[in-house]
Amino acid sequence: MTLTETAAPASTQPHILCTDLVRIFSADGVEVQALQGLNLRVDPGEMVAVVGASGSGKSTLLTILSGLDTATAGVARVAGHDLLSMGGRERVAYQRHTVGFVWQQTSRNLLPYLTSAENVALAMNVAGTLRGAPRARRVEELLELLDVGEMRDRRPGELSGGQQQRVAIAVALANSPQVLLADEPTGELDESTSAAVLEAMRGVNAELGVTTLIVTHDPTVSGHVRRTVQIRDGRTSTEVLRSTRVDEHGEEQHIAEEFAVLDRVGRLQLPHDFMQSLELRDRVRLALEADHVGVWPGDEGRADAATPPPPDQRPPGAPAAARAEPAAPAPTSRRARRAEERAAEASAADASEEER
Ligand SMILES: Nc1ncnc2c1ncn2[C@@H]1O[C@H](COP(=O)(O)OP(=O)(O)OP(=O)(O)O)[C@@H](O)[C@H]1O
Repeated sequence: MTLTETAAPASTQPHILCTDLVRIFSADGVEVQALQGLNLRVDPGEMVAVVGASGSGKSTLLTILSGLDTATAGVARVAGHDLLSMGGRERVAYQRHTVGFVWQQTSRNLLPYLTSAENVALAMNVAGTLRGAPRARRVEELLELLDVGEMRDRRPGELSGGQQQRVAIAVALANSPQVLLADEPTGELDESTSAAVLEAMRGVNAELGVTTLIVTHDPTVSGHVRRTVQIRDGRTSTEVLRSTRVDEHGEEQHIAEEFAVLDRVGRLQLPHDFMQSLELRDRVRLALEADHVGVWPGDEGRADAATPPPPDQRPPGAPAAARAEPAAPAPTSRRARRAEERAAEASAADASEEER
């Protein structure tokens, strides 16, 4: 492979940063909060999937990050561009040079009357990047990288769905963007073709170092990225990080760890199944321990309501998303336990006073 342009510059700044991002739509006097204080950070060169149910705010997020829509409040920065304050001229330059997009619908990605090669060249023509032989060379290199070199002279109607999306990725990369954004890139493909397209995106991410964000409702995308962020009701809720470690027998172990996203002011969303399993609702009891925070059902009216166990009965060092099993009833917090201890000391002192 002879592609030499690396997309991600050396930088410690995140390539995508959303802080408390809000998008409110108003339709017929009714307000819809599509994003409700979303937080997301993606570092240069990372490949991240944002996964969520229909209506969770995925497309709204991607439309803002692509510069096609503006957030109502919060912070959205991509590769040094402030998307909330960006003017018209900066916005056009941003869309041509900083980000590349792949949409679900082929009709949004490719012009039907142009060949694959012409579609890629058109993106460079519009942005005014490269000319003549260097442009033709880059078109060939990108189509080869996406494994559709042999389809260079075919129009979209003469390609399979998977081939069309590969050409669409080549178009998105034509102007060497720092960030690649994809909205349901496999939404119209069958399972095996989806897997092949996601692997092609992973190859591009590894080869060119382009920061890649995919939003999708398809949970199988997790198998193709190291980091999957769950979006729920317009907020990022949990993250799964995948890594590979070699165990003591020299065998590769694939590890997936789940984390809850904690925002600046300490808000987090508990996973749905955790809430259902312990019937957590309305309010919960919290206890601060040396190395973790415990969460217990807060329903005082229920006969079976559990309260935090004393520290010596709790599982040691529970991981971030592990479920702590409630044990024997005990005071709700360290502060409450100290108050009880003080009361016990006071009553012992009273008793010895009486004895005297
Ligand atoms: N232009 C709009 N006007 C009014 N409400 C909107 C608009 N766009 C999105 N919404 C609402 O915002 C919420 C989030 O929509 P969004 O399209 O971002 O969700 P999504 O996760 O991408 O869903 P899907 O997977 O079905 O595409 C939904 O309740 C939707 O109805």
